[in-house]
Amino acid sequence: MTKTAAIIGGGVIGGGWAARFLLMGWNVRVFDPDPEAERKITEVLENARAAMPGLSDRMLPDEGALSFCSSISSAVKGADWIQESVPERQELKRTLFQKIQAHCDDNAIIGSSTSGFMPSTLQKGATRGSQIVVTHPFNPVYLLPLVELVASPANPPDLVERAEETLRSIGMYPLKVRAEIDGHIADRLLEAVWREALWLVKDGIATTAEIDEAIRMGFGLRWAQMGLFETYRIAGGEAGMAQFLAQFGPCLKLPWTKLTDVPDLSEALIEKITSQSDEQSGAHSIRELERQRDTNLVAMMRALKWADWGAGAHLNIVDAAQPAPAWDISKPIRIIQRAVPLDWTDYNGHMTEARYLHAFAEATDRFMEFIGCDSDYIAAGQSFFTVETHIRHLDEVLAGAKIHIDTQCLVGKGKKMHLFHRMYEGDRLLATGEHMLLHVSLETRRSVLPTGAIKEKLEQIAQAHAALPWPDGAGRAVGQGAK
Ligand SMILES: NC(=O)C1=CN([C@@H]2O[C@H](COP(=O)(O)OP(=O)(O)OC[C@H]3O[C@@H](n4cnc5c(N)ncnc54)[C@H](O)[C@@H]3O)[C@@H](O)[C@H]2O)C=CC1
Ligand SMILES: C[N+](C)(C)CC(=O)CC(=O)[O-]
Repeated sequence: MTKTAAIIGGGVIGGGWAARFLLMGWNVRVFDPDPEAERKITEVLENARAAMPGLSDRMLPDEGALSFCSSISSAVKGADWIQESVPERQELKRTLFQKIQAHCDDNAIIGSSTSGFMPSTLQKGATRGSQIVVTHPFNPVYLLPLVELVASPANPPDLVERAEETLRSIGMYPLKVRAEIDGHIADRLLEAVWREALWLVKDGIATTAEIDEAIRMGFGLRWAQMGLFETYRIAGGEAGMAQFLAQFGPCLKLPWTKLTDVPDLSEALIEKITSQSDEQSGAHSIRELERQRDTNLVAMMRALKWADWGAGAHLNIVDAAQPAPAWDISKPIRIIQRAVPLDWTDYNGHMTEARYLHAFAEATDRFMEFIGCDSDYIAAGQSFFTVETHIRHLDEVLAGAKIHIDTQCLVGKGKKMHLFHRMYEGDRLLATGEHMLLHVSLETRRSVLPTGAIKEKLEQIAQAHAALPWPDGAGRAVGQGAK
């Protein structure tokens, strides 16, 4: 039977919870006295529908039903999970739990999104404190897996286990916090950075933008894939965490922070940290960790390039600043020169099939720009669409290899642009890609004749290339020549 979640408080976080439960197939009832709550949640849900299902490579369950309730009782009655996400005010939350417990099932789980209150604090005054746990999520709740699951001694272990299972079943990563503490784990870390940042702005050392650049161009990327301790283990070089502590331990006594209450780096603490770090990361050598870190960073930074944001936008600016090559059209044009990125390789240890098309598509894009079909031309309403592609995989190539693509224009007449790309590593022919494109109107989505400078440039190149030998493999069908 479809399960039901009641979301009490449908703001930033409640809206995110509603989206996650719904997209994971739960029915969701929302109670929020804000007359704007329905509009806000509907908008958040639209974003979540575009973003969350594509994170999975499997089909998510059918979306559940969303309803808005005019009372707490109608929202929580019979619900399997109740998620409280009202503002961070202790008394408000405590009063609400009493109202919720007057109507909800005894075996329902009540999770609180509180960023900092301990479960035992929230349980005070409740009818059944044992039913309430902290399930602290991270914004956006429908994308980020982390949820800190914090229990108090009043919570029976089987309820905590059920909570953990439920959170996993909606795709979250419940991190069980060993002991109650104000601010849990993650907000303690975030608060430290936040408090330092406030000082830096107040003291005029950095602007808000400069602080954000300091994070997103550098250590923020590292934290996303290895966290703090594994990153610093690598920073200790071959001697790992012990060396890191030896080198940077004394800095704890320097005025590097406004948060001056630091633990004494005693022998016992050093031993505790190094042995936990060994247990966490000791299965890999420092070199292996470095390679893994590099793979992760390349994949993440290339994803940011695609989004043209943060460190990725910076990389795009660096690329664009490269001088444009002077292309010679009397021979196939060397349209691409690049290295094979780490995230283009597969389980066979070489460039994966889809990336050949990726590289050839890049070559086509560059060729389009060369003849004048650039972003301004496309924004004005015309472009080319690829209608047929034939790729031959002739030899393998590994990550890091320098490749180039030479492009020959076989036909550039009327609406047709017929291109033949050859991909090489040095003199070694790796693959060919043959592509037929049609010039189109982006308004009608139909083919139309190109005019003006584009038509002239394309015809000029096609004429020059007509003098070249017809490429070996052009016009081939699949299987031709196979033994
Ligand atoms: N915003 C954030 O980054 C994060 C917030 N949290 C926690 O989530 C909780 C909610 O925070 P936000 O969503 O940011 O706040 P918010 O202000 O965006 O949303 C709170 C919602 O609760 C509603 N509300 C107020 N009184 C209510 C009541 N008596 N019954 C039902 N609904 C009521 C408000 O109308 C509002 O829509 C807080 O405990 C906060 O610490 C947790 C993780 C991240
Ligand atoms: C700022 N905050 C304390 C509300 C942050 C959180 O609780 C978690 C988050 O999403 O950063």
